[in-house]
Amino acid sequence: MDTSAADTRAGTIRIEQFPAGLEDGRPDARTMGWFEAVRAGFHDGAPQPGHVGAYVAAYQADRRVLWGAYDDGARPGAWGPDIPVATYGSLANTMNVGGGRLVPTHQITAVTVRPTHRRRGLLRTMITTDLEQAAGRGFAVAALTASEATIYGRFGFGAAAFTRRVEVDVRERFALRAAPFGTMELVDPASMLELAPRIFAGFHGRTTGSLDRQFSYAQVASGRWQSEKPEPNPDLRVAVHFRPDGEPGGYVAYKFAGWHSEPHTMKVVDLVAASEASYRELWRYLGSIDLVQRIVWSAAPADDPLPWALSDPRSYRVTAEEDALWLRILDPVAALEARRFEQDGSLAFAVRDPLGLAVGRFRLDAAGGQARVERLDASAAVDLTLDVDVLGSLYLGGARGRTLAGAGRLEGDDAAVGRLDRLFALASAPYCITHF
Ligand SMILES: CC(=O)SCCNC(=O)CCNC(=O)[C@H](O)C(C)(C)COP(=O)(O)OP(=O)(O)OC[C@H]1O[C@@H](n2cnc3c(N)ncnc32)[C@H](O)[C@@H]1OP(=O)(O)O
Repeated sequence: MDTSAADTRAGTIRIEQFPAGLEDGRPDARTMGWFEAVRAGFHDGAPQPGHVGAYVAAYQADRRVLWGAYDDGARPGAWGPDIPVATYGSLANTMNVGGGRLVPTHQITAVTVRPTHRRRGLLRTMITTDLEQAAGRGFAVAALTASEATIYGRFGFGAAAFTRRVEVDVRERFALRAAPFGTMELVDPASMLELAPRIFAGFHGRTTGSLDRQFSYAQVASGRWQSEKPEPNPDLRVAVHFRPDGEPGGYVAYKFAGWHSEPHTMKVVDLVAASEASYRELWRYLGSIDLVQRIVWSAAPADDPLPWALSDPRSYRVTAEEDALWLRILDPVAALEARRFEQDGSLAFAVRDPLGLAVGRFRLDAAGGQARVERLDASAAVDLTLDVDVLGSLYLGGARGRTLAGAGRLEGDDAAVGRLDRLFALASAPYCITHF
């Protein structure tokens, strides 16, 4: 167990890192306290021990590290000594960084600070310690999904992949232009325990920006768990697309919003396709469900082919765009050499980093899909200068250099920005359907 201390105005705060644990088959006090604090941080009710027991098994499978910050100087009567005043968590999974290349990625989650202890540097202490440790362990990239867009830029994270909330009108005018492919089956949700990870592996391998999924996803797709709690979800239906060769190519888990919904609405809980053809067939299926007038989904791709597949593209409506994935480059050399480059070319650039982890000048030479990145000395001439959060946004091609230069976030002449955009472009926009 690692411990470190941070002095705050409220006294000495003790920070501990630990795995989720059980004692005599029940969540241990420290784990229970951690869940209490996280749920309070996100305005949820108190956790039930049975639920936490299920999450402990999941967190152990995910190999999550939990952090708790404890205020030993709290006044008598302050909320339980086992309940941290700040929480934090981390895990690691692979991320597809283009061309099916999977890179181990450090993920950050469950960040909360009690209102009585906010804005005293607790998040800063935990995240700077964690990022330094992750870099020390050889991670080139860190990732998170953010509750607010104003928090993590200062720590070097940039919005890197985006999703859409969409509504599709599936009344009589719903039709797809492409010919049908394979078959759909409504399946027993329990079969998803085996099928969901298998289908997701196909999606993960073909989708830039995809992060491998944690334990809970197959539980939710199988109806064993609800999204919000580890209790059965009897209202869940699951349909699977089978390719002509009999292989499962995609699934959609969905739930009726109820007869009071107006128009009658089906909500997509999870939709995963291992190919574009399976993606179309999942939608053909959703559009064919009788008595339903609208499908809503909160995780459609930013460059969704669906409106182009529909006979009436206007039956597709984007209701929100979301920054689904934030990336933090910890090691520019390793991160850039890991990703695929579809264009050949060269670029010299300087990276500023408020935490000092990725700071420096670099030269990137890409040829045949592979980059070689060399660290330059501090006086070397460069084409571009950027902050490390901007590098995170550019990393998978989710934001364009031209746009960021227009926003005043990137310094360099037009020719260099054009070169950057040609070099960093990937075949499709990054897309992440893993929340953590
Ligand atoms: C990956 C995830 O888990 S995302 C979920 C994040 N958590 C939440 O949204 C839950 C509710 N919010 C909270 O619990 C807290 O407000 C937190 C965790 C966001 C911030 O924790 P704090 O300990 O107050 O942050 P800390 O004091 O370390 O602040 C560091 C810096 O970030 C700034 N900051 C912190 N939170 C915010 C915010 N929500 N918006 C804008 N700036 C912020 C601070 O002003 C400070 O800036 P400075 O260094 O320039 O002075």
